[in-house]
Amino acid sequence: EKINLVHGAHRDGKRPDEAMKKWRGYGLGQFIHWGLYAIPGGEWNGKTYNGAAEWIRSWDGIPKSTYDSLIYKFNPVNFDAKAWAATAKQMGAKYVTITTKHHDGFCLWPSKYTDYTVANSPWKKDIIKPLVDAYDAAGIDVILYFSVMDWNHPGWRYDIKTEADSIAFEGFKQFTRNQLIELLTLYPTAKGLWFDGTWDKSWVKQAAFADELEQELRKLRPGIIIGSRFRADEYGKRHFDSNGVLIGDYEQGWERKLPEKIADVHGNDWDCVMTVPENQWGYNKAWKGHIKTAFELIEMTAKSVSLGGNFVMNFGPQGDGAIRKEELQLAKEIGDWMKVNSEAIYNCEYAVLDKQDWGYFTKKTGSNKIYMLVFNTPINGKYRVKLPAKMGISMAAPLSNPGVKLKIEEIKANEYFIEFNNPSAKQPFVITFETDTDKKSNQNYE
Ligand SMILES: C[C@@H]1N[C@@H](c2cn(-c3ccccc3)nn2)[C@H](O)[C@@H]1O
Repeated sequence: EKINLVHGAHRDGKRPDEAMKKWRGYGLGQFIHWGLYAIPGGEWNGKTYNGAAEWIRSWDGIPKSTYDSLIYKFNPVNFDAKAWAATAKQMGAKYVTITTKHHDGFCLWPSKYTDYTVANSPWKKDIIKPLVDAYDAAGIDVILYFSVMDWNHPGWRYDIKTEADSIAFEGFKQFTRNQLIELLTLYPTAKGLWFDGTWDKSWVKQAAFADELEQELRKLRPGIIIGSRFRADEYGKRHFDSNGVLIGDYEQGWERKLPEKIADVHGNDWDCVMTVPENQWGYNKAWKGHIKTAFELIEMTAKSVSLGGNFVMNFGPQGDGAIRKEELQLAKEIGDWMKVNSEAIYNCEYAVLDKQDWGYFTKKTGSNKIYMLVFNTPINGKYRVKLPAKMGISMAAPLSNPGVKLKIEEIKANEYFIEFNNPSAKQPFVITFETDTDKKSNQNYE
C-alpha cells in the first residue's frame, strides 16, 4: 500500500493544462550545449579527451585552473542568435533547451550571484537574452537547462559528510535558489526548466528544500514545466517516488536512449534528448565514431512521437559561436523531410495500434486521423494494419499525395493490407488513413 510521503510526487498522471498540452504536441526539439568547453572542443595541448567534451574539466589532462581561465578566452565573434533560431526553424523544431549553466558553473547570463559569467569575459554581453528573444520571435518555445552541480562554486559538495560540508552546502543551496529565481525573472517567456547534475548524494538529501524550491518556482511562473530530474523524495528516490509515482511534469530519464514499447513510458509525458555522435553534447573537434544520419534522427523522432513523447536533437556550437557545418546539414535534411511530413509529427500521439515491421503509427490528437510513418517498405507493397474490434478504416492515401486512393483489403477480422507500391522511395514516407467506430463504412477501393 502507499507510503505516506511529504516530498514525493504532488500530482499523478499527465498535466491537463494548456501549457502542457502544447509541450506534448511539440514532437521535435533542439538542445543547445554551449559554454567554455566549446573552446577546447575535447582536445588540449594536442591530447584528446576521450569523454564527453563538456566534461573536459573533469579530465586530468587539463589543469582545473587552466580550464577555469577559459572565461578570459570567451569571445564568440561568430555568435548569431537569429542564425541559431533560423536553423532550428528550418529543421522544424518547436522547442529549444539551452544550457544557461553547465556543470562547470560558467553562466551564459550576467548572474549577479557569481563572477563566473559572460559579464566578466571579453564578450561581456548576455548570451541568453538574445537567444530567448530570437527563438521567441521564431515561434520556438524556450526551455532553460540548468545544472545544479556547479564545479566552480566553493559551496558545491558531492556529499554532506561533515558539519563544514553542511554549512558550505547551505550557502550553495541559497545560491542555487537565487540563480533560478533570477533566470525566471530575467527571462519570463521561458516555458520550462531542464535540470541536470542532480544525482549526487548532496542534492538527493535535500528533498524538503528542493520540493519547496520547485513549488516556489511554480508559483513564480505558473504553468512552468519541470521534469522528473530536479528532485528526489525523502527516501532518496529519483524520477519515481517511493510509491512509484513520477515526480515532476514529464519523465526526464530518456537521455541518449529511447523506449521500445508503450509500457516503457508508464503513461507519462516524456522526451528523449539525443546526441548526434554517440556521446558528445558540447562541441567536439573530432567528429568521430558513429555520427547519426538524418534518416536515423527522423526515425528516432517518429519512434518518440509514436510512443507519446518528443525527440530533442542536440547541437554543440563551436567556441566562436558558429554552428558546425555537419549540424547545419542535418538541420536542413531533417527540415526538408519535415516540410512534407510534419503533419504526422506535430500534435500527434500514441495511436494505440500494434506496431508493425514497416514503421510507426501516430495519431493526430483530438481526431481519428492515423499516420503510418514508413521506414521499411514491404517487398509486396502491402502494409499490415491491425485495428481494435468494431473500428473501421477508410480513406488511405499517401500524405504527400492525398488524391491517391490506396486499396484497403480486409484480410481477416480487424486486419487489413493497405497497398502502396513506392519502389523509388529513398526517404521515409507517410501513409494516412481515417478510422471510424462504425465498421459498416469499410470500403474496398478497386
Ligand atoms: C544532458 C546531458 N547530461 C550530462 C551528463 C550527465 N552525465 C552523467 C555521467 C555520469 C553519471 C551521471 C550522469 N553524463 N552526461 C551531459 O553533460 C549533458 O548535459
